[in-house]
Amino acid sequence: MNLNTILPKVESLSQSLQAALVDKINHKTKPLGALGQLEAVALQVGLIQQTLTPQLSNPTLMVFAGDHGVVNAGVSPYPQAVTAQMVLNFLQGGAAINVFARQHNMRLRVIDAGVNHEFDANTDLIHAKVAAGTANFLQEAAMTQSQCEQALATGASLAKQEAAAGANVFGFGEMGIGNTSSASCLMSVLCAIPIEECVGRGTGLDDAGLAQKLSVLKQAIDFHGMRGDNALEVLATFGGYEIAMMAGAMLGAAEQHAVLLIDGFIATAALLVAAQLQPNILQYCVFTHCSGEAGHRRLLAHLGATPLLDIGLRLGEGTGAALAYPLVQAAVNFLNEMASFESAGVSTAEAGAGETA
Ligand SMILES: Cc1cc2ncn([C@H]3O[C@H](COP(=O)(O)O)[C@@H](O)[C@H]3O)c2cc1C
Ligand SMILES: O=C(O)c1cccnc1
Repeated sequence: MNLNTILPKVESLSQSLQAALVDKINHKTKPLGALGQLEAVALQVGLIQQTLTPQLSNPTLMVFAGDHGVVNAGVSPYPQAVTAQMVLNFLQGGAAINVFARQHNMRLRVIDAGVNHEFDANTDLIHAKVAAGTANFLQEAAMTQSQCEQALATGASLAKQEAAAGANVFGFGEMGIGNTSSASCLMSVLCAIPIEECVGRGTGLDDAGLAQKLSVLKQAIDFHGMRGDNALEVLATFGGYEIAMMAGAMLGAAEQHAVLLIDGFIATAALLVAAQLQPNILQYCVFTHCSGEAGHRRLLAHLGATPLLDIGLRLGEGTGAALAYPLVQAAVNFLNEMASFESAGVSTAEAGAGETA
């Protein structure tokens, strides 16, 4: 498989409407800049859609699930079986992401990217299993290069199908016991940041558990002795199938000029891989929140990202993306619906007033 033919191409956004969008935002009946980050989001969505009147349609949350061989080394307080159990919970509508998706009228798509369980064929699940969980990256690469490419290509194609069905805004979520370990290694190697600064408690490790996780991940990074200049190799070594498929879906959605709602630590690690492959993808991303997982703040800073929310979420599943979606709607709505100083007959600031001498 030639990667260049399977990987989406993400184009740089034309800035031709930048001045007109800024002008439109600045003429709304509010002090300059008073809607804060919503103004940046309004500008960004206008540029992504190349219009002064953007519209959000069929908001879709894609939740990818996969298992991780490294859980055998004791890096999570929860057993691997929870991944499959939570997938069934998603399908029954009982998980946090189901609640928030319903609250905000977002479509939910649940994808088996590589869970170590055979699900019934006749469920709402999208069956895209690459393998029944990754290998333990403490001893060998998590997946082969061709499995990694399959996951990326499948993710891209699934996102493009959703875009063809009318979605122009996507949130990405994941479920995979052990995947904070995977994400920490991806961050450490791809950003050249010591693993100590990339590791956190995940689902709630105590101090001893955190020390064990750090020791396992240090050992794995030393074992593979890898540089961060080949994102695909790093992804195949430390990745999960859900992370790889999510990275592919992010690329596919950006190729279609969709708005990408980036969730927590794991989703941002998937984006890190995608951004190394296609740096323009960052122009399409709204960073929805800063996770409570240690490492996420640093990872966001590495990407130059300013998250919308900082409320101590540390769940994944795409919950931060779902929770922040109304803020993106608010950004689009104020751009489309707010009166301007001229249309409402409101006086603008007096020339020179407020200027500091
Ligand atoms: C019941 C339950 C529901 C979850 N939903 C998301 N995660 C989150 O926790 C996992 C990562 O943490 P670690 O690396 O510590 O295993 C991922 O599955 C992630 O999505 C969950 C975890 C649990 C236990
Ligand atoms: O930030 C996240 O995505 C996260 C943090 C802890 C556990 N699961 C997910």
